[in-house]
Amino acid sequence: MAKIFSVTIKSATVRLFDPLIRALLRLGVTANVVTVIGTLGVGVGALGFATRGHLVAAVVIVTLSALTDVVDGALARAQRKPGRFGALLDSTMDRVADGMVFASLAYLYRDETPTLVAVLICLVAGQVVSYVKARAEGLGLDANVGLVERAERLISIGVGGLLTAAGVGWGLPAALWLLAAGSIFTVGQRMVQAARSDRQQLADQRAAGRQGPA
Ligand SMILES: CCCCCCCC/C=C\CCCCCCCC(=O)OC[C@H](COP(=O)(O)OP(=O)(O)OC[C@H]1O[C@@H](n2ccc(N)nc2=O)[C@H](O)[C@@H]1O)OC(=O)CCCCCCC/C=C\CCCCCCCC
Ligand SMILES: O=P([O-])([O-])O[C@@H]1[C@@H](O)[C@H](O)[C@@H](O)[C@H](O)[C@@H]1O
Ligand SMILES: [Mg+2]
Ligand SMILES: [Mg+2]
Repeated sequence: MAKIFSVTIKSATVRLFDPLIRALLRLGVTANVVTVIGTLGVGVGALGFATRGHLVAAVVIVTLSALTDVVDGALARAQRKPGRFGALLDSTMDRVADGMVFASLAYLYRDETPTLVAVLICLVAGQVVSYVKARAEGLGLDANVGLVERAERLISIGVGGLLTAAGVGWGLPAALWLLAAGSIFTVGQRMVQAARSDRQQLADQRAAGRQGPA
């Protein structure tokens, strides 16, 4: 479900930002610049506004900044420059951005221990969700699955933040606890998928070995 959501929304988001991408192409702005600026924007929204309880401003600024994560790849492909360093920068900056979001929430809820615990679980589990996929792919395994990936992670915090800003005090804490549970579940999903991928590759190798050289 998460994959279908992401692909559908992602293609719609790229179409929405098409005029911006064309303008960036004309200006010669590189995808890496967009990646870095988008991350800085998330920092401004989270550390500058969320920490002070200005949740609506934080959600809007982080949303607009985080959406550059869709734009940077589209721009790279339009410039025919999708590359390995760009992929590394994209993923690394995403970890930094997510870290700043949850660091800001940890500060915001520093005096509310139960919610602070939920924030810290989200922070660690969210990073592990992405790490498992990256490490598995580095080992030649597949782990590209999961109920709660980065888009769902941010959107759930955004919806919770807007609820709390609208006076529903439990909105953001509830979103954090649901996200904590979903992130832990997603780590499990990715580990299981990586194990299946490993077993399948071993089985294929054995089958190829039995057939002998072609
Ligand atoms: C509460 C107070 C705290 C503040 C928190 C507020 C949270 C914000 C609230 C909501 C955020 C909603 C925005 C979500 C954005 C999600 C971004 C995201 O997750 O993107 C993931 C993917 C993009 O993945 P990826 O980066 O892998 O794709 P690319 O196309 O970039 O390809 C990568 C390859 O490209 C090459 N490359 C890349 C970069 C580079 N520099 N060089 C390169 O060469 C390289 O080959 C790479 O390998 O996107 C998705 O999965 C789906 C997009 C989801 C978009 C969701 C949009 C939601 C719309 C509105 C938000 C509603 C939220 C409600 C609350 C907010 C209301 C204001
Ligand atoms: O969804 P997730 O696995 O937590 O994190 C994702 C990374 O795995 C991917 O490399 C990156 O390009 C995406 O934008 C997102 O950051
Ligand atoms: Mg991106
Ligand atoms: Mg990314």
